[in-house]
Amino acid sequence: MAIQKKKKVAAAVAAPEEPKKAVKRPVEASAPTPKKKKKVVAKNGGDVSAKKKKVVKKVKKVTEEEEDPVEKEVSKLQLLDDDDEEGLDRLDFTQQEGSDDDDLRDDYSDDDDDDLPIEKKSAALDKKKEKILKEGEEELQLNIANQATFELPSVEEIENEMKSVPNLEIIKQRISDVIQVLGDFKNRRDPAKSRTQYVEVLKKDLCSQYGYNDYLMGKFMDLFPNGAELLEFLEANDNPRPVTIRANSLKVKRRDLAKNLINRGMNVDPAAEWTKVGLVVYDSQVPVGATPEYLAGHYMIQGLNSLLPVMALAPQPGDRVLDMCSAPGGKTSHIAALMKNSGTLFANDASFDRCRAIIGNLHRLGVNNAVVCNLGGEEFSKIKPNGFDRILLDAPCSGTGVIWKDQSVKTSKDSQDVQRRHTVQRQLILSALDSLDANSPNGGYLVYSTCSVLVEENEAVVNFLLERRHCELVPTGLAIGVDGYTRFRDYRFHPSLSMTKRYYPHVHNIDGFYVAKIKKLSNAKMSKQAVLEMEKEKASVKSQKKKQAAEEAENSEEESGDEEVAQNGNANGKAEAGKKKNKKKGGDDSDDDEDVETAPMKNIGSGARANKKRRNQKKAAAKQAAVKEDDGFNTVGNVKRAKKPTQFKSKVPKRAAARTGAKSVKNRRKKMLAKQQA
Ligand SMILES: C[S@@+](CC[C@H](N)C(=O)[O-])C[C@H]1O[C@@H](n2cnc3c(N)ncnc32)[C@H](O)[C@@H]1O
Repeated sequence: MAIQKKKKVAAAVAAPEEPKKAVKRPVEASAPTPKKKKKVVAKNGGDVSAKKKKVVKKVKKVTEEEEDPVEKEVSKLQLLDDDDEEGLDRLDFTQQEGSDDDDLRDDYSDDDDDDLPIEKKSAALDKKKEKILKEGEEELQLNIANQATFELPSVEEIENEMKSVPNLEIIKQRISDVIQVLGDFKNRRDPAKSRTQYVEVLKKDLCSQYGYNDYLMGKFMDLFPNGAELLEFLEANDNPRPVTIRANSLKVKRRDLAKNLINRGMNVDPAAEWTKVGLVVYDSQVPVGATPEYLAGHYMIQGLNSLLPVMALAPQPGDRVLDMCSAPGGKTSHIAALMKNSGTLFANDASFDRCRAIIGNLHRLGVNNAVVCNLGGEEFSKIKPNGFDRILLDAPCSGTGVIWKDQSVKTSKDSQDVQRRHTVQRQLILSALDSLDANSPNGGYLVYSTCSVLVEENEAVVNFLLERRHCELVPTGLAIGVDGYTRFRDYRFHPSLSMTKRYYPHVHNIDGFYVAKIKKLSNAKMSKQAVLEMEKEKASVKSQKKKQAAEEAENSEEESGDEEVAQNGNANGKAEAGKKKNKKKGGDDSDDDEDVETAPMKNIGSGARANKKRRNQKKAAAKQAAVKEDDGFNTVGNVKRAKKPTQFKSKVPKRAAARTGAKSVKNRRKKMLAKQQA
């Protein structure tokens, strides 16, 4: 019956537009048919429905015979037109079928159907719309009433509730209620309860619903203050991520690997737009870790997240690279592939047992540029300072990004554990940076990553490094990810921390992860701040020297001001003399020489001083001439003598100074004579 009714409606829709078409006429004609039928039935007293069916069949047949397939399509499309009133009728009908809406069923009942004029249909529609609106309004009122009647239990009540077998349905409902209240706290709260009380109740309920301890749930609630997002994250932690593999480009191309695996009964596809080596395995008839391709090292089973830090590191062929925490070697083998098995790759791990896994994987994957070592990462800054072009520090962490793999994380992490990790991570990151060569021609990069979503293990660690060493954050170059925090609750980080990237299971459908890329700026083991201060200090020492030099020049002018030197010197001689004098005062630094040479010039402001300067230059030229004529024995002595009165003026009596000078000249002459004789 339903089909029949639809056809009639369809005919009614199409009729006004193309009244002459064969397709519509039979259906239109069918409208009065039942009337006739009714009469016949009345007369014959036969089976009404059977006859009705016969007639309908006939009509159908005629329609099918006459109907052109193209017209059929046009008619269908007309029916699908949303704005079409009759089309709406059809939609309503479909909805009615399963409903227990008596009014509407009456409107569309078989008996009246054949004679229903368009006005009646329209009225029925209006009635239905009204009803829907009314129902919506009632539902809204019900919701408001529900919200008004939601009563927040105390934490003690909840704890008591948990001592018995908790009713998960009640807890689920309460979680939803509390999240709603917190989302519109001003309007929906119970004035007698504080936000903290709501949050505490929510935390208790979430802990029992999802099986976390208070500490970790508190951390996640801080990370996701939006209740809906928090629930998404918690749900994602209970569901596995897709199985993904990395094609080993040392042995095979991704396309060829995919073909081979499909032939083995694995359903694989390229994993994501941002990777050229990742494949996602939808399902497999064979164990993914035991195919001949796996054993031959054509691929590594890896989460997509683990491709990210290696892509950020961007190792180059020929580089010296350290993977500081390498086991079981997934990222290491990826690094080797990008290095095209050239250069040197140190694969280190503190765990000896896990080093075996590195060796096994590197052999299987055909890596032959690697040295496996078993050291604490902290050692590298001592044994190989400034020794690498690039370093990956995939640090040991709480694993809060991979809870789906290890549900024990939900209850095993507490503040002490996170603090311990934080301490180790800070030691490792300092060591890693100190092992990098800032002067590496195309490197000096450190990538820090964790599979944790906690700020303490991510931004806080990188920020610590920025404060302690001369380095800076650079873009990771990764196409996906959420920016790292620059401020988080009480933490305030360097603004460049926004260049780091965060990944979440519920957002990116990969493991929770963090990636930061750092460029080392100098090999000095000090912070950027300390380097700046050092430079400042250097600059101030320089200016002090200049000042001192200027003062000394003035003093020497004053001393020699009355003794006019009659000799004339050439320009070179003057410059030479000036230079020698300045060299004594300014030290060996050639920059300093220049500065010292120009400094007095800058200070000359009056004619008297310019005269003094000229006189001084003349004097220096005369001394120079004397030096040139000297026999060579007293050159140093002469220069020294000229300076001594200035240098020791206030401390050494003149006579004593003269005696000392004479004595030293005598001694030197003696020595030289002895040498010559020998
Ligand atoms: C996150 S896992 C590394 C995973 C590896 N990068 C990969 O992709 O296959 C952290 C590793 O750090 C190692 N580790 C822990 N403390 C360490 C330390 N102080 N120095 C070096 N390695 C350490 C652990 O044994 C563990 O294998």
